[in-house]
Amino acid sequence: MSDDDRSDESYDVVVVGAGPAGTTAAVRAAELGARTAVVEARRTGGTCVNTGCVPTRVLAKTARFLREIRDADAYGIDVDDVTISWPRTVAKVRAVVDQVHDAKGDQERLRRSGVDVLLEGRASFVDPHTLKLADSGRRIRADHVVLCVGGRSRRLPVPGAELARVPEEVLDLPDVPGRVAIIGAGNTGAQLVTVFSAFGSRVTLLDTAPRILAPMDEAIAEVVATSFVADGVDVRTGITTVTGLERVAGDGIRLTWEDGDGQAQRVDVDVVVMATGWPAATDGLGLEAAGVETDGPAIRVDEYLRTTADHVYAAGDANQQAMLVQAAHVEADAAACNAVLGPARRAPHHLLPSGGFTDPDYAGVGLTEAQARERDPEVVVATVPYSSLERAIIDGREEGVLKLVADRRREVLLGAHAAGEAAVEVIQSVTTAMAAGADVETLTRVEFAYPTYSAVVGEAARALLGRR
Ligand SMILES: Cc1cc2nc3c(=O)[nH]c(=O)nc-3n(C[C@H](O)[C@H](O)[C@H](O)COP(=O)(O)OP(=O)(O)OC[C@H]3O[C@@H](n4cnc5c(N)ncnc54)[C@H](O)[C@@H]3O)c2cc1C
Ligand SMILES: NC(=O)c1ccc[n+]([C@@H]2O[C@H](COP(=O)([O-])OP(=O)(O)OC[C@H]3O[C@@H](n4cnc5c(N)ncnc54)[C@H](O)[C@@H]3O)[C@@H](O)[C@H]2O)c1
Repeated sequence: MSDDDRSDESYDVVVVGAGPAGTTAAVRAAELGARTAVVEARRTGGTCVNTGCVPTRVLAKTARFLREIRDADAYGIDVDDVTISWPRTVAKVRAVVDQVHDAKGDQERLRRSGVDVLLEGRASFVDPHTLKLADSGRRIRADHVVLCVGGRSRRLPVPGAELARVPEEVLDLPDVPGRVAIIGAGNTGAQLVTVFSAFGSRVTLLDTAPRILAPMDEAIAEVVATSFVADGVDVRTGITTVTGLERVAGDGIRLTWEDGDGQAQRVDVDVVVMATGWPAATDGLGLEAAGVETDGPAIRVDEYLRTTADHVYAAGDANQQAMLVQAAHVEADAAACNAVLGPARRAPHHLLPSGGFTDPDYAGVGLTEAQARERDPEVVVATVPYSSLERAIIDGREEGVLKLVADRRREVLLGAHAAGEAAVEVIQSVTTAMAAGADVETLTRVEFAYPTYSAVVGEAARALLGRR
């Protein structure tokens, strides 16, 4: 055996990636008695803490701050000259990211659980059971591997694409752009629209999908889209294709596309952000050496999160099934159990709430109305406007709705969807009820503190039973 072929360490389970999925998988594998290592190319916390949820949430809070300050006059508060100092905003975002990273203490938690944390660069398969770590050059052997490598931003393959930024590069902008185009109206793009719009940029939003936030319930996406338009955002959905980007006079970028009728369109902006998808981060992972196959952007897995190689599992964004932190946790836990004990556990996704911090917020859990009607056209739906909710009136936040979807007997909650102030928290309370198996009748009897946004849940439950 040559030096190059030697494995330094041997583990029962090696987890690749220490984001939400990898950390959960490694801790669970170690708890089950497996000799476990986790390999991380950058720092623990993954996309969520370092470039995704946490910085996005701080930007969303900054946007809300601006909104509240701009509304202050109505409450008798004089505020002159509201301006944003971008470098200080960026510094605050970075400081909070570090604070959350430190508060989570993932490295210590992993080590306390008996996991070897190997911060030695990117891992890649050399053969089905051996991984090489790029920075140290070390090779480690694994009986089982759990791939928790997450995803990466997708740049559209169009001329001039290199002129665009991807979402994780937004904090590197020198200033708030006067004009910005955002391509992609998914969770990431929609949240960036709210941020730039609040910060004073003129925003154009493009998507090939017929509406923004396509996976969300239609009524909810409609509320957010209406609010974007009211804020002056130029929303262009249902476009055929983006045709290219090119430099124009000064530092401008000309973005061209074909609209739904095939007509050429263009806009000149200072910054273009491509938020056009999030394929699994498989580049350079050497999947071929392990016999792990992909399906387009996803690492292919079966119901036990097992890849096409029996000893390799994939959880979190890497398998592209749900791409949420809460999904990453559930899947990683199951994948680690399956790696150590044999494939027996599945990772159900049916009660995964999700949402985003646009203005207003949006969120949902369970089936959308369209999905529920596909299964049974007789499902019952109640939609309650925030304008009937006293807390929303008190706060001047009447924009929004909560929609509950129940089975035709008006007993079982199938889904809940909200757009409006605190929508994510409102949907969380419905999720808790659904997880506890509460039926619609029970929800009508729950007392809600006055005045709360959550009270809209009781209203909607009563509306489902025709008792408003
Ligand atoms: C802008 C944005 C905002 C978001 N906001 C939310 C939100 O509010 N709520 C929510 O639920 N979800 C949100 N998400 C999604 C969420 O971040 C992901 O679903 C979650 O981080 C997935 O966790 P993961 O562990 O699968 O992957 P990741 O968090 O991406 O972690 C993967 C880790 O693997 C490492 N890695 C990759 N390849 C290798 C390799 N070869 N060797 C070693 N290490 C490797 C990476 O460095 C990374 O640390 C957001 C995403 C984005 C982009
Ligand atoms: N708050 C949250 O929970 C949150 C926030 C951000 C991201 N995420 C997750 O991260 C993942 C990635 O999110 P994302 O928004 O970056 O990607 P996405 O895949 O959810 O959305 C990409 C959008 O780009 C559009 N698009 C694709 N190609 C296009 C083209 N050629 N021209 C115009 N539009 C095009 C798509 O129609 C889609 O609407 C998602 O799974 C998302 O759920 C979650």
